Amino acid sequence: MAELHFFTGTMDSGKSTLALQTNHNHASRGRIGRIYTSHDRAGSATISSRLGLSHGATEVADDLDFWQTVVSALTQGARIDYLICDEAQFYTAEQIEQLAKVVDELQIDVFCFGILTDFRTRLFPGAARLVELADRMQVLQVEALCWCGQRATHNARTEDGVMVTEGDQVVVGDVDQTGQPPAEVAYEVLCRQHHRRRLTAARAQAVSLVPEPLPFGE
Ligand SMILES: Nc1ncnc2c1ncn2[C@@H]1O[C@H](COP(=O)(O)OP(=O)(O)O)[C@@H](O)[C@H]1O
Ligand SMILES: Cc1cn([C@H]2C[C@H](O)[C@@H](COP(=O)(O)O)O2)c(=O)[nH]c1=O
Repeated sequence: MAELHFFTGTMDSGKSTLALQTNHNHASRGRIGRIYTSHDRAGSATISSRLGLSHGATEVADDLDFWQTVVSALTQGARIDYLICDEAQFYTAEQIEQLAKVVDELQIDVFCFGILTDFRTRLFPGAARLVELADRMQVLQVEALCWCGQRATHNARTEDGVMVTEGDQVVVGDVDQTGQPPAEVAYEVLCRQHHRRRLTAARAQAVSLVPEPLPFGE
């Protein structure tokens, strides 16, 4: 039986790497796949992993109809055994429904990869529909960590180094690279407590550098 898989984790938890590994493992056994992504950091129509791998992909615009695309390819004689769908949080709810139909009606495996929640801790539309429809949902085993050492569960957005909680849901960006000056818009993974307190690594360090008041008058 074909299945709709959803692999999720925070930013920087290895999802795109796993997407490329999944494609490699299936392709190396002679299976034929199609690869999709949306708004990858490296640019349009590419899946890129921070480990250095990348692969061409079809860019998913809001008007792409997965059901029509796959049926039309099969009708023209193409073989499709599986789909790899990266950055699936950005897909529309309708597109996730089309993917579920591809699994059920055409017996094609669909592997989706994406983050669950945005910088305001709200579900993305594509991720929400995947939670509702996927046959299997797996949280990546390699845990991204908050600066405090706890498992990171949330994605924070920073603007000029300061955490923000208002703005557009979709702004392509990367996690801050160590030693680099803060990007205009960047992301940082945090545990829930530090996301709730808006305590990023930079702010925690700044707070810890504030000198203790001297014990005058004791
Ligand atoms: N220099 C490095 N050495 C080893 N692993 C790295 C290095 N840089 C990144 N990684 C690994 O790559 C992961 C990010 O992979 P990626 O597929 O780009 O994540 P995602 O798609 O979830 O944002 C990091 O969590 C880390 O495990
Ligand atoms: C939290 C959050 C993220 N994004 C963007 C930033 C990146 O371009 C992608 C996630 O990529 P990754 O492969 O998982 O690192 O999503 C966004 O647009 N809005 C957000 O709230």
